[in-house]
Amino acid sequence: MSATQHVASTLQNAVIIKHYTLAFLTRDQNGCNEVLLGMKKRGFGAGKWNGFGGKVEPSDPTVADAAAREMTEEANITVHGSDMQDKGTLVFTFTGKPEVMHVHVYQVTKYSGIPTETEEMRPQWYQYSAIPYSSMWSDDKYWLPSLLEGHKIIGQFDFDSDEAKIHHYVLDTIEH
Ligand SMILES: Nc1ncnc2c1[nH]c(=O)n2[C@H]1C[C@H](O)[C@@H](COP(=O)(O)OP(=O)(O)OP(=O)(O)O)O1
Repeated sequence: MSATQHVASTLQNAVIIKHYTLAFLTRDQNGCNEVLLGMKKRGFGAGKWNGFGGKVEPSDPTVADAAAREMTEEANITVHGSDMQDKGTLVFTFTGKPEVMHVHVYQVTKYSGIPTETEEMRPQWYQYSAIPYSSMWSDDKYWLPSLLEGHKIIGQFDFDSDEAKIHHYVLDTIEH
């Protein structure tokens, strides 16, 4: 079974699906590719670098709009939902928990504003060669390099109950 089929089957059979967004701002800085990461200051994932995102709310017109809203809330950046480039799907499951996290992943290259610290996140630009994977979610090192190379990704990571250890994963990268 391919990763794509595996993910489809998990989502079809899930009892509870929670939708999240995760967006990566990228730029060319004097010929060097950089990605904006945020240090999560509170709540789930505090102390880790990650892209920007959060729960999709019922009031969000679309998932891409939810991703744009989170960029504003977490980094003071303005992005139009239509400028969110769909980079794929990540599914996270947790041993003994009925809910499945469905994370909608985006890349952003068109935005306005200067990233600034908020109550939730401290943003910082990183060269692609210096991404701090050891201080990120343990799954990120498997799929973020492919995303930054221009691929779409689809994957599922099965974690233990507290999201500390991956006990199984599947991942496909899709040519752009
Ligand atoms: N394992 C893993 N890898 C990569 N990214 C993530 C995970 N687990 C995660 O939760 N995430 C991402 C998905 C989301 O972008 C955030 C979590 O969102 P969260 O902060 O819980 O949602 P908010 O709506 O912002 O919550 P409040 O703090 O405002 O209540 O991390």
